Amino acid sequence: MQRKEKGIKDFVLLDKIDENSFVANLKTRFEDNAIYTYVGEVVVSVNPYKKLPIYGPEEIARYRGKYVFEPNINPHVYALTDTAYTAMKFKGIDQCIIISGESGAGKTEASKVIMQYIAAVENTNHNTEVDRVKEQLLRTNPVLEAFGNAKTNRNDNSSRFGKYMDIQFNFSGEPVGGHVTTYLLEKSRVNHQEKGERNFHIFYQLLAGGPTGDLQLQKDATKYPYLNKGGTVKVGSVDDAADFKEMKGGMDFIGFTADQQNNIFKVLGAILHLGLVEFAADEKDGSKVSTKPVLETIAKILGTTPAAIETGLSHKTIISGGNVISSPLTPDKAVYSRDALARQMYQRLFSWMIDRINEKVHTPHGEIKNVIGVLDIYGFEIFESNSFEQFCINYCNEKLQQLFIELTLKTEQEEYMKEGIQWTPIEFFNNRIICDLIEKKPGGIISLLDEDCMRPGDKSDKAWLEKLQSGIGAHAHFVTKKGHGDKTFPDNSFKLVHYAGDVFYNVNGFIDKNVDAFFKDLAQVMFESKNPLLREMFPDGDKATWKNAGKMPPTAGTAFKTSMNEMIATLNTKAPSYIRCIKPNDRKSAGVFDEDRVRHQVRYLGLLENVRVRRAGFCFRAESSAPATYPHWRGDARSGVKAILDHLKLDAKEYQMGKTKLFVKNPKTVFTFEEERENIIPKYVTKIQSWWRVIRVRRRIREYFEKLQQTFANIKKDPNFGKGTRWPAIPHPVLKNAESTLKSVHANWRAKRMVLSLSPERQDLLRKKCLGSTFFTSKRPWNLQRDWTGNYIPALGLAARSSAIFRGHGDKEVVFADEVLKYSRGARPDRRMLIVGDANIYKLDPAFKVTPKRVMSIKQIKAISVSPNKASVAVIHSTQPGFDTILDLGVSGQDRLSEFVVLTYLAARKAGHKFAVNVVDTIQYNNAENPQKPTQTVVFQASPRALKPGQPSTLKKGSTNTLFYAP
Ligand SMILES: Nc1ncnc2c1ncn2[C@@H]1O[C@H](COP(=O)(O)OP(=O)(O)OP(=O)(O)O)[C@@H](O)[C@H]1O
Repeated sequence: MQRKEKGIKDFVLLDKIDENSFVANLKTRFEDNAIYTYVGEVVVSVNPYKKLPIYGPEEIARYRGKYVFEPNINPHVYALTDTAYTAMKFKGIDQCIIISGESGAGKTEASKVIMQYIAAVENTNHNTEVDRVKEQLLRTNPVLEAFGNAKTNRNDNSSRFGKYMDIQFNFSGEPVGGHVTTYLLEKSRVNHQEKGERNFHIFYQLLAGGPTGDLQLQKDATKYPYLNKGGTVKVGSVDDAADFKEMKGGMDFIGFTADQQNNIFKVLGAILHLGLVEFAADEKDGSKVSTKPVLETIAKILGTTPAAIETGLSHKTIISGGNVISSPLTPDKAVYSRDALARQMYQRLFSWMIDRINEKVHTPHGEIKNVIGVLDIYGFEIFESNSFEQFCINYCNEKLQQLFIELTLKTEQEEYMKEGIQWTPIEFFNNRIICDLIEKKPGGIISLLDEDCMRPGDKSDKAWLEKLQSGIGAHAHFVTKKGHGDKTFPDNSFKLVHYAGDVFYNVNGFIDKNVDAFFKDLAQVMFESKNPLLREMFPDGDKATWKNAGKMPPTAGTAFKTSMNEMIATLNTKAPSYIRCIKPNDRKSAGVFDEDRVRHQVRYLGLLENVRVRRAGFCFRAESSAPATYPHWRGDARSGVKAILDHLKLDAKEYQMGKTKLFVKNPKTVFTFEEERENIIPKYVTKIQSWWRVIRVRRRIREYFEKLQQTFANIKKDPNFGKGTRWPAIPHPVLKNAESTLKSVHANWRAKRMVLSLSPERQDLLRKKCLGSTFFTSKRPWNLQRDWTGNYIPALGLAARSSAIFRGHGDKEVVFADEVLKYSRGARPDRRMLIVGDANIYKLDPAFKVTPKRVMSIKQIKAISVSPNKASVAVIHSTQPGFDTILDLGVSGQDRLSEFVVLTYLAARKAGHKFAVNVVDTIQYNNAENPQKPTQTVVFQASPRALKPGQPSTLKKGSTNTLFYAP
């Protein structure tokens, strides 16, 4: 059971829909550590700036397969992910989860929570590949963050690139791959950081924990101009060395080889050294490097020559009409070219790494059934000084807001119109107008920028600003000083009135950043280096490609615009879910809820409008919850709805019937409605779950039997009749009994087949041995393997002699005959020939006198007792008092005792008589031929003296007789 959170879990249920109530509910919940709240299916998340105990396997289990609105379950990103996952798995619809909010609001953290949930998806088929992919997906994070995130003034771990990740699933709903698309890396950070900010994490990690010796780097980050522009090289709680280790572990797991990693570190090291390169004017109009040792270090690390780099940095080479034109650069311009090289190296390294990650986490296409995309892209940001990057980032956020409007506010309201519901449209600000202002072609800001960049002759940011003023100065969302700006309006700037707030953009650098010029000679130096990674990163440095260099590549602005439109198109093909992140304060502090800051975000995110529109559509989800209709209703839909309304005794003013849907006005009504449904649903959920379980088990049972059938399909042809065949594992414990029954059925069948495959004689023998088994197995040692001959005295001419005896007593055949020892009353062993006929037992003396020594009718055998050890002695108990006989059947050294007992038993049975066969330690007998004499007792002992194999037992008389046998 989860704890009960304070406040209202879904804003749709708020009594009063206004900003104050909305913010108050957020605050109540925030102070109760309840950071997630719904607006219908949208999750609003407030950054707690502290670790909360609401994540991890136990929490994940709570949300697995649950209905989002089930009672007693608190709102969570897990719930949203589960809903998306379930829809993906069972309806086969691609999903996307769009996470938005300003910088530091918690988007990246939310995306990690989603990944956690997905990585916990059950691997039902125990596919090791699935486990590997899950781990890879998780392990890409520290790598991406190290290279793509940095400390900004808004967020200590700010994503400086946009990330869209498709998680790919197979038919069983298991993650089998992933694909990352990145958008505009803020590469200017490689050379420059604002005060209080840092370069990308990876540089500081490399110095703290990487192979600095090999790269001739010092551990102190303040020594590197590229790392120290913001005056901050350390972030409070961050342990760069530990982060390096985690990042490297990620690289290892994803599959970056040691060589690849070394080359990556070399590129990073070279960038840091590049920052130390300085220039002086040379004798002509050009420049030369004044820090030669640094140049040598770079050349060494990158596998090139100092001269090549120097020439590359101090010259500008362009291709015009197929001609290569090279001209020297002044020291100022050379610095620019140095920084451009550093940026290019970093950006291309980043892209190269993303490509490798995609290669490694890729699944062959055929196995992918659906995807869940997660979009975690830089949030709306306003800095003191905002440049081209902020312009792009904020434009991206406008596009996402537009998508949100399209998918939620607009579409839903259009639905009411379509349904013919009387509806007062809810006002919301549609930011389409701002998107147009930026991206329209011709005439939009990007288009005007491109025009200036392309035009021949000198270009200046200021001239472009003028152009903007004259072109779009009248636009309601565009302001310049010259336009309606006042005195405080900063110079060289324009202001955009974004949906999320006003932002002043300083035009300095827009043209350069948009053209993103990179001179061919530098690309060539990189391409021709000995480092294979650089060769891959700079294919445009291959001179062979210069001749037919086609048209100019698109500008950075246009390329970004294109990538944004592609991104929106991708998202549009999927069913979206939203996480709207809110930043509670600007101090990155836990427990501080700055109401004004929050109110501002609630406003620009359009959350209130979202609630209003949702509320009207709320009952979409409550289609059928009256006892009469839930879960079965056999009438038509409209009268079913009527039945529900009657059950609720709803006032006619409270609702409207649409063409296909019901619209309820007051959320209070809906709430009771909802509450009732909440009570009904768990019951049916349980029921459905148990049905489902039964169906699933049945399906698995069927599969098991199919497998079984396949396994034993050719069993009859198997010489062993399936003896060594492996049985398929049972899929569920309910099959345990069935399995053991089946196994014994199989064993019986097999035994029968084995028997039937034998000759009639062998079958007969087997049957006899089976009987022996019931007498002796696990009671005394006996030799099952022996052949049973029955008559062991054939050479004695018995046939002739015995026929006379037989005829005299009515026997027709010899059942068993062997030489034995018979113990006399005085315990003397006498040799005798024992003959068991089908009616009588005879004891002849060894000379085979015709007269039998003794005759006993088989029907007189009361029992035969044998010992539980190796003694080969049997006591035949007679029904005639005093006539018990002690025989040792071990003369031959073979175990003929068992044979004797079984054959005699069968002969008796044939004659219609039954006797007992006892296996006991102590045998009572009477052989005194005088019924008055007391019964005697014999016990068995292993002989203390060595007896030769086959040497018979000896009987020692005493108060209790003792029989010594060869152990
Ligand atoms: N759910 C959470 N639990 C605990 N801390 C959080 C949570 N969400 C965010 N934070 C904290 O806030 C910081 C900023 O969050 P995050 O990096 O996710 O912001 P963001 O919206 O992705 O920002 P940006 O747009 O700058 O990348 C995190 O580093 C973390 O310290």
